[in-house]
Amino acid sequence: MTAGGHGTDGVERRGLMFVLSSPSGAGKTTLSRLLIDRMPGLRMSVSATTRSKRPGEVDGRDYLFVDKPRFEAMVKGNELLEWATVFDNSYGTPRAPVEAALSSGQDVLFDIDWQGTQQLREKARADVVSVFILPPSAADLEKRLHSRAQDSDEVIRKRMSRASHEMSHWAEYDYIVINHDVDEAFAEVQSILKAERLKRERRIGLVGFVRSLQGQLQG
Ligand SMILES: Nc1nc2c(ncn2[C@@H]2O[C@H](COP(=O)(O)OP(=O)(O)O)[C@@H](O)[C@H]2O)c(=O)[nH]1
Ligand SMILES: Nc1ncnc2c1ncn2[C@@H]1O[C@H](COP(=O)(O)OP(=O)(O)O)[C@@H](O)[C@H]1O
Repeated sequence: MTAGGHGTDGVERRGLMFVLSSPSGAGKTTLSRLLIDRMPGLRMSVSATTRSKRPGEVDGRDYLFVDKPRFEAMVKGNELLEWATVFDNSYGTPRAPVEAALSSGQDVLFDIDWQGTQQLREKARADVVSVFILPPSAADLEKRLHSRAQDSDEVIRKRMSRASHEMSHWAEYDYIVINHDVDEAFAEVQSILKAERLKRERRIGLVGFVRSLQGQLQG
């Protein structure tokens, strides 16, 4: 699925699919925004969803807000790379923007749940890097859901009661980050991305690069 792009050091490499998952409120939206702002070469995958827009959310930036018939048409038309039902709403990743970004040499960041992560892994195991974000405690998680001040008490209760089930999938992820402090958690997630970009298997231009270095040494 992925085509070559150029790494920051000019050596061609395959793009990667960088996935952040967590129970609701643990901080993946916050960390995703920081990554997009501070890491060149990384594009956010904007999901389609049938859930209603929260105050401050922008259609096309945070989500593509669609109605149920449109979502079903996207599923039928094979327009989604993966999709799942979370909290009674449907969420899915539009395929075309992801393929376009990867083939233009960009990495793609996904804020998706464990069901979507499993589907991506089945499709492109070698290109998926997954990170699970944990809150430091249940009390912190609840405080964060309230501090976001965007969901009703009823919705927050639902999200808290789902948190344990979502967390049970932590061991399927490549990396686990505990989000005590945003700056520290960001630094950890950034280090993971930087290291994964240097993985030998992704760097398809290395054979040519090393051959050229050897040529220079012999010449
Ligand atoms: N599988 C899948 N999950 C998604 C997608 N977009 C968002 N999600 C997940 O759906 C869940 C609910 O997201 P949201 O309603 O924005 O709530 P939040 O996590 O509290 O910000 C989160 O676990 C997201 O990671 C998607 O395209 N596919
Ligand atoms: N390390 C942290 N310490 C305190 N508050 C945080 C931290 N990380 C995120 N938050 C806050 O917690 C709330 C939920 O974070 P958010 O990124 O929306 O979570 P998610 O996308 O996982 O649901 C937001 O109000 C955010 O500003």
